[in-house]
Amino acid sequence: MISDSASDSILIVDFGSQVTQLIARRVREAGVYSEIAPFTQAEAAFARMKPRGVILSGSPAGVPEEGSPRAPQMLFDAGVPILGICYGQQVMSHQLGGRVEAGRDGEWDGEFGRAFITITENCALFEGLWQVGERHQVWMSHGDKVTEFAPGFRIVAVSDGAPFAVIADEERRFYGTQFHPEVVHTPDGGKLIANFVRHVCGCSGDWTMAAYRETKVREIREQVGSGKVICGLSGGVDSSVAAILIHEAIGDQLTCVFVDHGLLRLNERAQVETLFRDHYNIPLVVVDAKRRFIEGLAGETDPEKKRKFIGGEFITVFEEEAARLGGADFLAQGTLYPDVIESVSFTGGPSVTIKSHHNVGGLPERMNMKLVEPLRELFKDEVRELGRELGLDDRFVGRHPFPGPGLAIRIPGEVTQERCDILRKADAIYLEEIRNAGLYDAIWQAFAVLLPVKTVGVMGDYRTYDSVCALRAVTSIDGMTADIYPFDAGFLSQVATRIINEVKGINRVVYDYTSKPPGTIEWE
Ligand SMILES: Nc1ncnc2c1ncn2[C@@H]1O[C@H](COP(=O)(O)OP(=O)(O)OP(=O)(O)O)[C@@H](O)[C@H]1O
Ligand SMILES: O=c1[nH]c(=O)c2[nH+]cn([C@@H]3O[C@H](COP(=O)(O)O)[C@@H](O)[C@H]3O)c2[nH]1
Ligand SMILES: NC(=O)CC[C@H](N)C(=O)O
Ligand SMILES: [Mg+2]
Repeated sequence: MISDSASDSILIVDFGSQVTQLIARRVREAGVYSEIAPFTQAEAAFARMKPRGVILSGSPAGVPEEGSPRAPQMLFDAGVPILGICYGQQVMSHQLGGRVEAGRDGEWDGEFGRAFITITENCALFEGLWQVGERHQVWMSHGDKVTEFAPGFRIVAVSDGAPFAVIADEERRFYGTQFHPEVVHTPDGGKLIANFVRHVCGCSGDWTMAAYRETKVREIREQVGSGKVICGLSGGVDSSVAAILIHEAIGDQLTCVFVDHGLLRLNERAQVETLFRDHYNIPLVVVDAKRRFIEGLAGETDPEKKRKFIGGEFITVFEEEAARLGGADFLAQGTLYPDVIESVSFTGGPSVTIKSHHNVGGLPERMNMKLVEPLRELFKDEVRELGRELGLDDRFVGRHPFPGPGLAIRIPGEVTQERCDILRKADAIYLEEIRNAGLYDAIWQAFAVLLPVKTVGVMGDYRTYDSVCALRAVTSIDGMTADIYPFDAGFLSQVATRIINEVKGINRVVYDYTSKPPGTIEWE
């Protein structure tokens, strides 16, 4: 039973999944406070927090691999409910006496992406949500699977690739899902997690975005004191929300700096300048750094090296501007959680680096200024909600994200002035067509990519030998998982025709049909 001294909170044990923070946010959405602890520190965190329940995350590791992470055994004896997700389910099964096997070539290679489960029995996790016999869409990402469950458990849902899609031990209130309920491509996943934290664990909870705003304003004041702050402003949603939040906290101790690195989209600099200057009373400095970025990228083809160079160069520019303004103690950025998790391991935890986002993993170690990153735990749509809470104009809040390294990571291979100019034109045509078709708001992010591949074509009876352009459009809620946008063929062929006719240097257009995972949204 729940002890009286338990706090209204949930402990999330991180085994290094890319989506552990999504678990935290689903718990937040259920109005409940949670903390994430790497598995190595979970025992201490449990003792400190006295949570009402525990969630075990996924992991890039495999239970059958030697030296792979384990949950502190005491968690299974603590008397609180446990939900194991993917690796969490596998490790719990293994530690409690079940069996987990790695994928075997040919026999079964795992399930990645959309899958369907069938509910075979009732359990507390499904209450008011799923009934026996129903089929539900879920998101899977596993190569290993449980092949024998531990004593006390029974199977309550199955899928084609994972006969143990959901297992339950109602007596101990232990549950395991092979799929990821925390990602949006499991449509009922949020409700399932809410069921676990509210119904199974008994948490009530009262977390809101207005409370978050107040807490952050107070924290920014405490951190900055009377210091000076410069904020990297891109005109994107994240840095605009960060700037306004910081301005609310410290007023004219803040100056914003917009860097034109020559990797921006068509007319972007002018748009950002006008939109921001017309709307806000915050000083804005625009830096023309086109030459140094293009020159510095010359000859580089490795995606991580390109990203690291851009991250470093951004900081150099910020430091120079800070000096010009008479010094600054803090650099503010609109860094979000997805930037953090793909770049580094959470709190020194066990996740792997997928790519170095320029504002996190790309940062040089020698930086003079301290970082102010009030959005570091949030996801994109939470930032949009906070933006609305702060009264931000819809034209900022609804913009598609644009990555800091800009066109450089949409030109696989070497970035040159000429290739940037070609891509800018193709991208502008694609987005113009999307807007004209009224599809902009239905798509999470859309852009063109210029491939380092030339193909043969025929135009006006002449042979052409030019570059391939790939079009990408995805739907997503938070950028952590994404699905392709299903344009109709007529739309795509219209865009292809326009690009090939209007952009010199491109003679072939293809559409990218890859979801995330297994792909990422950007190509580098
Ligand atoms: N051109 C730029 N000039 C100054 N700072 C930038 C620039 N591009 C990116 N940054 C900084 O890097 C951070 C991360 O970039 P990111 O693209 O993730 O966020 P954003 O541009 O604010 O929002 P969005 O994701 O909607 O594009 C920004 O919040 C901003 O602080
Ligand atoms: O500011 C940024 N700096 C970066 O280095 C960076 N890399 C990717 N992105 C954006 O993050 C989201 C997820 O992208 P990926 O699936 O490619 O990792 C998508 O919205 C990407 O556009 C970046 N944003
Ligand atoms: N997403 C996960 O937790 C994956 C767990 C494990 N690495 C597997 O492939 O099955
Ligand atoms: Mg951006």
